[in-house]
Amino acid sequence: MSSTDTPVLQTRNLTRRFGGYSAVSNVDLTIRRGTIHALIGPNGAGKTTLFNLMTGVLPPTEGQIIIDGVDVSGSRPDSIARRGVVRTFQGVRLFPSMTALENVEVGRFSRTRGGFLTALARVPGLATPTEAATRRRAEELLERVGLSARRNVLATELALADQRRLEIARALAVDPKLLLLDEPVAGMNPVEVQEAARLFKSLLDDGITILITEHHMSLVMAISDVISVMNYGRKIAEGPPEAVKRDPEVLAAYLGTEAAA
Ligand SMILES: Nc1ncnc2c1ncn2[C@@H]1O[C@H](COP(=O)(O)OP(=O)(O)OP(=O)(O)O)[C@@H](O)[C@H]1O
Repeated sequence: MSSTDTPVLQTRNLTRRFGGYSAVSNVDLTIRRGTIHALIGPNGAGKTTLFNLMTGVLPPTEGQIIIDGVDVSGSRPDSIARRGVVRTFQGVRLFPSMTALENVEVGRFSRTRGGFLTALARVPGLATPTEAATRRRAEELLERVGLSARRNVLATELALADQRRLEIARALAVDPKLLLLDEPVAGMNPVEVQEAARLFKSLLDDGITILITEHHMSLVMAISDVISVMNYGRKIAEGPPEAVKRDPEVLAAYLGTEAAA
């Protein structure tokens, strides 16, 4: 089904209600292959709910989610991950008592073997060819995100920015075609944000498409090809950064003249 023209992910009329409240309302999104697409909006706009819908954590109330031309609405998270849509989380969710390398190996095992518990059980005694290949790939991924030197450090002992890199390496271990980054630079200093921006852009060269939610506006403006803006569950604007930051509805709803300057 997939060709270079088929969007990597589309939502059509996507709606999620909690009781009578519409957290996401009739959202149509098209994520084009090979782009960095940002999803922004004020707190409570519905961005996290949209991520949860796209990754199968929540079923839609109405509407469709289409990955590579296939309607996956209502599919479970593992099935969506197998189709190449993988996310990181707003708060870091690593295994604290495992090293950086082991965290990536677990991500890889959960793709190549019989699931998560097997993965956890197998990590200490690496022996078979599959396990050796898993280790090699995990090492490559740590190199990819600039964490090779810290491979044997426990996840909890890494600085926040390195934990975020590690989360990305673990997500890459699942071989995503669409990587969803949920506030990936929150709490980083300006130098770390710049390094993260370089890493995100470099992932495009690996054939990965990125959907990012972030409150860090200068990062969003610098790296995004397309920005979709949400407010009260609805998509209120969409376009390249230059157009979005001049959109009067966006300015009124969210950015404010100061932030957009
Ligand atoms: N499980 C739930 N039950 C009830 N209401 C919910 C639930 N999840 C989200 N909401 C509501 O839906 C709205 C959208 O929330 P959501 O977390 O998607 O916003 P957001 O744009 O991600 O915000 P933030 O930028 O603060 O992360 C909010 O009003 C929230 O209170």
